[in-house]
Amino acid sequence: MKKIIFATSNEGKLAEIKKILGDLKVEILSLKEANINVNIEENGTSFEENAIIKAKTICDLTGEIVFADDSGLEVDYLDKAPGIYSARFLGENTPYSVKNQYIIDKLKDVEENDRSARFVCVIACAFPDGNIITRTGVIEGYIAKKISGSNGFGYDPIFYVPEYNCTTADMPLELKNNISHRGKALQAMKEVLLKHI
Ligand SMILES: O=c1[nH]c(=O)c2ncn([C@@H]3O[C@H](COP(=O)(O)OP(=O)(O)OP(=O)(O)O)[C@@H](O)[C@H]3O)c2[nH]1
Ligand SMILES: [Mg+2]
Repeated sequence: MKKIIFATSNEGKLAEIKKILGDLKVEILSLKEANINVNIEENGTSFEENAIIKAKTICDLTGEIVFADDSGLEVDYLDKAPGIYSARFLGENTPYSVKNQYIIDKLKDVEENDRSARFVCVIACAFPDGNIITRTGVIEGYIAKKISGSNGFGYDPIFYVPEYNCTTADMPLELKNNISHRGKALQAMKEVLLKHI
């Protein structure tokens, strides 16, 4: 079976990715599963640049087809912060309970209309011949008034989706994957991949 490395160290992403790509006839290996232990500096200035940096670094190292995901939360009231710094926001090792409460506190007196936010995800695929393809997915929502839900990861407990009247952490994973930034970007990438392998 064809093998693809997914250049991520984020277990939350990985669980979603494996579900979304589960019906492809390819083996998806995380960095850990491929025994790759490198520190990739995400010094790009956009989701797209960072996704390409991650995919290309591991593709150059292994000669395999490599996927990478760069994603984050943009809060309009905070000038689109944390954005590409979502993982590093308030410090890489700060628990999300603290990061999420910080954002909720910042928006304490902010009305519904000004609480808009979105998750953005760029998936990059690097091929050993040097070809690189990217696909982007976005889900629009609002910053919730309080933390809610225990599914998902990261900022999910504060990302409220009005169509479902709950946060992405309140949703079963199947539903989140159907409507999420990552789900949309990966579905689009799936179609590209089917033409290449
Ligand atoms: O609640 C969330 N639900 C999501 O669906 C989601 N997608 C992204 N994020 C946030 O954005 C960072 C990505 O940063 P990021 O792309 O650099 O990934 P990462 O550093 O965690 O792992 P890696 O893939 O780089 O190894 C993550 O850590 C999270 O804080 C999410 N939060
Ligand atoms: Mg990262």
